[in-house]
Amino acid sequence: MIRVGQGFDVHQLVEGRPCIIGGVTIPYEKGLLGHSDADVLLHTISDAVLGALGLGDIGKHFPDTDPAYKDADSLKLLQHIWQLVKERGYKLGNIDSTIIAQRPKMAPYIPQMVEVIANVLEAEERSQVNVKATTTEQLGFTGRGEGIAAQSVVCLVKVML
Ligand SMILES: Nc1ccn([C@@H]2O[C@H](COP(=O)(O)O)[C@@H](O)[C@H]2O)c(=O)n1
Ligand SMILES: C[C@@]1(CO)OP(=O)(O)OP(=O)(O)OC[C@H]1O
Repeated sequence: MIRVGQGFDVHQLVEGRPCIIGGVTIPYEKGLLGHSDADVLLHTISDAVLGALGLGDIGKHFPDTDPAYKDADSLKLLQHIWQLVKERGYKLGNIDSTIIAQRPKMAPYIPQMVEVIANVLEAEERSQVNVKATTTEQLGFTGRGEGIAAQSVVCLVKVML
């Protein structure tokens, strides 16, 4: 049995914040604003996984009104969500994500992101985790560099015992 889920998220780019995407800190003049570390890519993966399980979304599990999650490490939030997957007897089929950003250039950091995500989601092969990036050709809020968006689709597979 398989379950699929998708996630979409946006965070504003501001000065004075680190730019953490896919668990990787990217050197850039601005960073993402949020209650947590605002890791837009990991948030979409979290939402996709929760969606696949029919468990709502990241804000339901880690409310942005709870001081416990102020500047929270999104990798830890995803680790917690992955436990829910394992408890329900699922493993990763594959995940495909897209980061939508005019800048910074993501390509040099994507292999590191894949490594981080593959470790948390306990991927058996690197090809189960795919991360892409695209600009919006300078159009819209991403094109103007006001924010970064991301989206992810995940497939979970029931473990056969
Ligand atoms: N922030 C980004 C955006 C894009 N890339 C890479 O550049 C390629 C071309 O982007 P287009 O928007 O013109 O399609 C894209 O395929 C990515 O490989 C990137 O590294 N960082
Ligand atoms: C991750 C959480 C944690 O409080 O905060 P934010 O960084 O604001 O991120 P968002 O994508 O709005 O999801 C909501 C929250 O769960």
